[in-house]
Amino acid sequence: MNAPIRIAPSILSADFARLGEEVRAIDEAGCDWIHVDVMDGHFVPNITIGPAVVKALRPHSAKPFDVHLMISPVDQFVKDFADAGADIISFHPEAGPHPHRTVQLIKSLGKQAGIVLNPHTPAKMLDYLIEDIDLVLVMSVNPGFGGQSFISSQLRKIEAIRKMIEKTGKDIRLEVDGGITVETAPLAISAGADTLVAGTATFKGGPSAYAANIAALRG
Ligand SMILES: O=C(CO)[C@@H](O)[C@H](O)COP(=O)(O)O
Ligand SMILES: [Fe+2]
Repeated sequence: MNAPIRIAPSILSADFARLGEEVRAIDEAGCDWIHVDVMDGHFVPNITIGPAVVKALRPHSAKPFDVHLMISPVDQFVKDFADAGADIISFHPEAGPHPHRTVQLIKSLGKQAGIVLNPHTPAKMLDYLIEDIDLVLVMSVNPGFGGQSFISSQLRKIEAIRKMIEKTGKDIRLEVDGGITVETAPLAISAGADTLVAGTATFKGGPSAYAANIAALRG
């Protein structure tokens, strides 16, 4: 595993009244991807943003928009997010009804497809999907909110998925999301993660701290 570590700040922890400026600020601070958490108040107990906001933010950065869908069902909204400017579209297989069909739909729109595994979802859920996707996202908190603590049992899962990815021989990113800090980032990286989502840890201290916060997470 030689991929450089990528940092994807979750804009869930940004100032929502100044989202465009916040996206520009994390871009200039050296992030790799912009992580967008989409929640529907049904699949997860929180409501955030939809395709209109993604479209409005798109001109503020040329970096990849990493859209994490926490919505159920998924398929009817995939094209809206693709058209809005998402580059990577990830979804939870439990959100159904047909995860492989959803992967095919995302790919047919020319976007990268990711599968997200909740803390209780086994790595085995990737069987018959992994070879057709571009990214696996391991949730190290239960989805729905920023600012939660890292669940360390997920390190075992990250290790197992790194082995699964190596077996495919394909270039599949392994992203970890939830409770990433300067303390937990090295644990996730050692277990095999190559991409870290960080909301609280990126946005703490305000815009003047973003560059140092992002650099600290890279280790
Ligand atoms: O998907 C989610 C939460 O459901 C995440 O992307 C969080 O927004 C990450 O926030 P921190 O744990 O880094 O504060
Ligand atoms: Fe997320």
